[in-house]
Amino acid sequence: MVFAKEDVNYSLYLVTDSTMLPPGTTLYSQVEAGLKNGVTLVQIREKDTETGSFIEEALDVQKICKKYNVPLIINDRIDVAMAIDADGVHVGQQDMPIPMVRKLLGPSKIIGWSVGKPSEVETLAKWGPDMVDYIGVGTLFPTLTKKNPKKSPMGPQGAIAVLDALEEYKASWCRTVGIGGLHPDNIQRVISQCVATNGKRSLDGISLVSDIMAAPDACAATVRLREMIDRTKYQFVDCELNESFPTAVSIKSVISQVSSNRPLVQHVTNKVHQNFGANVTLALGSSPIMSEIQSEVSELARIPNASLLLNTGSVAPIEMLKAAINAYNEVNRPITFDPVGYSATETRLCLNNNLLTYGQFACIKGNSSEILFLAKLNNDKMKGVDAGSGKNDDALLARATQIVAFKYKTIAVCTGEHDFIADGTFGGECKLSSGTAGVTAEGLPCVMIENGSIPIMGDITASGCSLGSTIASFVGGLDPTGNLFDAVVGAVLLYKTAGKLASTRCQGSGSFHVQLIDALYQLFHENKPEKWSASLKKF
Ligand SMILES: Cc1nc(C(=O)O)sc1CCOP(=O)(O)O
Ligand SMILES: C=C1C=NC(C(F)(F)F)=NC1=N
Ligand SMILES: [Mg+2]
Repeated sequence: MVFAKEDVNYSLYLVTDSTMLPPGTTLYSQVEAGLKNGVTLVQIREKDTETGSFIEEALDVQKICKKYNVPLIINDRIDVAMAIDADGVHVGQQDMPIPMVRKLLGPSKIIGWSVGKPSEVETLAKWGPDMVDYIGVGTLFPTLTKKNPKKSPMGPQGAIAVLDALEEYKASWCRTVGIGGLHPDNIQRVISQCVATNGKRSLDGISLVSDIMAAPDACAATVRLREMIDRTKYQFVDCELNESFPTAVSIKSVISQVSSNRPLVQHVTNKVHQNFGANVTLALGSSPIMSEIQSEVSELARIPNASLLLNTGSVAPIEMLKAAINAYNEVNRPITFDPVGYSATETRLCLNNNLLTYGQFACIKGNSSEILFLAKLNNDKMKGVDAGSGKNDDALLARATQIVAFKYKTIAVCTGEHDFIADGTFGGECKLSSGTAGVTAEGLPCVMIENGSIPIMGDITASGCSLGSTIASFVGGLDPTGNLFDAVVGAVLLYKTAGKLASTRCQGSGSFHVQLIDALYQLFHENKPEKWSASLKKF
């Protein structure tokens, strides 16, 4: 049977491995369990099997695939593929060159290629539409399945670069599957974040090995994967993500929710910020906990209205930070990420990039230098951890904020003379193949907050970090019917208004600290956003 190439369903692509089978299972039982529960494409991948037994195995798997009308791809071994008339092959960069593979297999067979970087896309585009039919984009996340890994994990941002190259070189025929360390805890984030910058395409499928092949119950594993892939809503926080434009009324409602829900705000942050952050959190009717103990983070995340503030000025070990991200993502509780000094040193750049690929954030907040760098609009190294000295115009900052929001499908906040807040969550909508249907960063809801400058804000410690505490309190205090964008915008408006008020009341930076807490306390408990000095404007 020959499969029309445009009909191939790449959505759940099982790559086999007979070295990880749990007791009581066989290669065939695992493959059948997968096919019965929604696997749409199968690849036999045997690295150290003699040709004779490989052929036998391939013929048996082929029989099962035919039963479910699913194409069978052979990894690396063109000879075996031809011998059994498989539906196609998958080859890596070090295997037989694609044009030779095509010459041997003919035009109707499916040819897949492992791609790890944009330059390889340029090559396949040059070969044209009759060569590579799909690419395996990876290695997305760390995996033990691929021995002697040559590629370091690229994360969703690396996959975006490959998708962008497909659009740049107009390889519209070429389909894509993500691969490498894919499991239920990251599949939806991958589908949501791996979108070309022009919004016109996302991955066509999820490809994996161990989640099914090593599963004691491969049926259940496949059902769970199938259900997640078919969900078109990525609900990573238990509150509303629909598009809204914040108003004094909606912000008033956010504050009432925070006040009655009294969120637990776990701070993983730097030492300088801890004390002040705790006091800011208390002023906002929330309860702070400054814990960096890995073994308790799962329990904390399960406390009602728990909210995590991850400020990477913290010296906590990366394993603890990752455990915290995992714990809060697992229970859909919001994480506010503050990549302090994002690119000031190689250490921070590496740490922040690692964490950014590792979890889904409700909000990413930074100063203009951090946001410009995250948006890749400003490549010079940051000076210290203060905002860059250059005067950046509002349009550039608004665009950078939208780009960060789009890349990470989060609410991005850029603080400075004016603050910018963009909503890149798309209401949680995410789909294979069609990306964001052409909606790009500049199409995202974005607001600018004006409030006049507050120079003294820069003369105290932890003023930026404590905006993080405010955001984490607000997003943590929402009811399930509360709106994430309203909460973040409300937090920034409140913080800016309090800063302005405190700057008129203080005698210097010492009393400014105290006045800021008083102002936050008063404005929060008064809850009259319509009277706040900070103004909001659609950008
Ligand atoms: C077969 C393969 N190719 C990869 C690549 O990056 O090209 S990663 C990989 C193994 C993926 O296994 P698991 O789903 O168990 O992580
Ligand atoms: C190394 C590989 C990379 N990607 C893929 C696939 F997912 F099929 F594209 N298969 C492989 N064997
Ligand atoms: Mg190979």
